Amino acid sequence: MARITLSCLPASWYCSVSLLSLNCATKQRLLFLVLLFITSILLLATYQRQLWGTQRRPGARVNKYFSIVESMEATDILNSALNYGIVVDCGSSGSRVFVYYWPPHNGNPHTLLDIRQMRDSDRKPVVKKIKPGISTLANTPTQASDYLEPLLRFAAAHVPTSKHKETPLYILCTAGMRLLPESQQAAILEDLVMDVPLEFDFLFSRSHAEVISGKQEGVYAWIGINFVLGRFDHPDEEDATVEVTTGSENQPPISRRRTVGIMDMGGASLQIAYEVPSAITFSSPQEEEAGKSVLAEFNLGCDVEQTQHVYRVYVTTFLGFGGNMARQRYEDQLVNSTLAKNGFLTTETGLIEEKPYLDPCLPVSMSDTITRGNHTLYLRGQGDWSRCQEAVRPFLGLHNGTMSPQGIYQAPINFSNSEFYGFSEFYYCMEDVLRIGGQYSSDKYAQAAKDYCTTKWSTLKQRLDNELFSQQADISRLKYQCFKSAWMYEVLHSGFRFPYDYPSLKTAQLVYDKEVQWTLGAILFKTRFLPLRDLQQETLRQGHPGWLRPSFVYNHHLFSLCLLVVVLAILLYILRLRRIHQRELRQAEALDLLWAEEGEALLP
Ligand SMILES: Nc1nc2c(ncn2[C@@H]2O[C@H](COP(=O)(O)OP(=O)(O)OP(=O)(O)O)[C@@H](O)[C@H]2O)c(=O)[nH]1
Repeated sequence: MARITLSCLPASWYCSVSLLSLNCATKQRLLFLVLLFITSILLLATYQRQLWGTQRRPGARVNKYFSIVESMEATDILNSALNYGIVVDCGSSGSRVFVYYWPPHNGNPHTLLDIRQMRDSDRKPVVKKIKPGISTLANTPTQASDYLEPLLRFAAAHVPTSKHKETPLYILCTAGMRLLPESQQAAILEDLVMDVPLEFDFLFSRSHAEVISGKQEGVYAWIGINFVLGRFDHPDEEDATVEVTTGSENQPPISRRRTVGIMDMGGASLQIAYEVPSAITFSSPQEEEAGKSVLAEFNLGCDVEQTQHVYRVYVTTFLGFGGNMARQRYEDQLVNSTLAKNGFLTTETGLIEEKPYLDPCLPVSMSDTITRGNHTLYLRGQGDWSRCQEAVRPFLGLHNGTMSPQGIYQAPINFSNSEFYGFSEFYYCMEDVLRIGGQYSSDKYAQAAKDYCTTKWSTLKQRLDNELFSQQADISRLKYQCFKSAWMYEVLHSGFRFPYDYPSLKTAQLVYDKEVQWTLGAILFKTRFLPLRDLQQETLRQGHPGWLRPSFVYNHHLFSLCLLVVVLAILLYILRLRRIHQRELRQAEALDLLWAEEGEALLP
């Protein structure tokens, strides 16, 4: 006899139904309910995976690549569901505008907004740069909004006009402005706050124009690259992971994707940022105090209650350590020491053209002059890589072997389980003329830099004219390449103490064909609460009877309730069938008894 046995969780709910004893319609209904139950379970499992982000499913990587390919397409400006955001990076050497966009949030509080760089109809990233830096307006602050106008016009022409009012605009200034006195910074920002809204309709208020700290810049750069690399997603089997303790020390560690550290060398400042997976034990209260100022703990999740996206990042900035400023400091020192030496020895080295100072950091045979006040120093390139390294090392301000001008605490780096990306000058130094941008190898880099330094200036200029260098390389790059490559090398190995055989440093400008800038991290950070706002609005809409929308499945409480109702209905139905079955059995027994009695009565 065929039997379907349904084990319904607790033993007390155990029931067995004989199929053969049920009529056909009942059997069909029972089968339908069983199928419904199985489908519900499967559906729940599928949604749970999709909604709550367990990305161990085999398609996760494929989806990521689809998303990358999609983000390289022209932005669909006809899609009214897209949101836009604009960030202007006012750096020391120039200002750049970046336009970002993102589709509506998927409703899962554990995922971040999918912010992407806008691409025009030719699929080119919507970016525009102008030179010089905004800090050159220190004495004419009322021209600040005119200065930025070409960038804002450019952004306004790309963002659909109907979206301008809801598009946030952030004007964020870095090291160039940080070096100005506060009153000059304030005057420039004031001009922007007053005049930009007169010309443009973007969402822009006083808090949207600021001089960000080096710490913020480092954190934003760190967020930007890790977001693009998908390091905030859940790990696949093949991903490198780290054990992380977040929140209070009593919380058990969680295993998360290993994030990458960043080093970003601009014109004026240098930033380094990397995750510190476990709480640091400080050796003294002084060290603890110093440590706190360079550790940033922040929650990238939209809900402060969720600790899944809490990150503890060591971030520090070195003002004056950018490539251009380092060269300036070096030249200042050359002038001062030459003047002092000449005064003392009454020699004329460097002070007359015929007797130039031999600079190991300029390419061989290159002539240059430095003017400070009414003094001019004459230089001639020596192109000596090793001597140049020695010459730049004192500018690292090493303090007990650490690059720390004010004794800045450096959190330890786990060189055997880490990965770093170098941006801006780290990339330009390797790529613009050396053409070895990407994977860093200290031997290969040192050799290429040495060869460059020892190449005659006339040959280098010839190569530039023959377009043998990258498109971005100009005469200034050629002039300072030898210095900057030695500076970068020293920063890396003597300053941050990266082992010479460190295998996991890449330098990059584009990652997955996206220009990874700290600006992306800035907009991600500044819009991190938008998903929560959207979710709250969604919940409010759901409270309204007419607003039952497809996204209701994102409400997992509602979904669980539905499932519970289905399961209860099935169980009640089975109990009822059982009761009917028992009643039928009893009736059959009664009938048998009756027949037996009748049979007996009929027997002669
Ligand atoms: N090859 C190349 N060089 C660039 C590019 N943008 C800027 N530079 C040069 O690189 C150096 C550093 O510039 P950035 O990285 O833009 O630094 P910044 O934002 O001006 O400087 P901070 O204010 O210190 O952050 C300068 O000498 C620039 O002229 C670029 O897209 N390609």
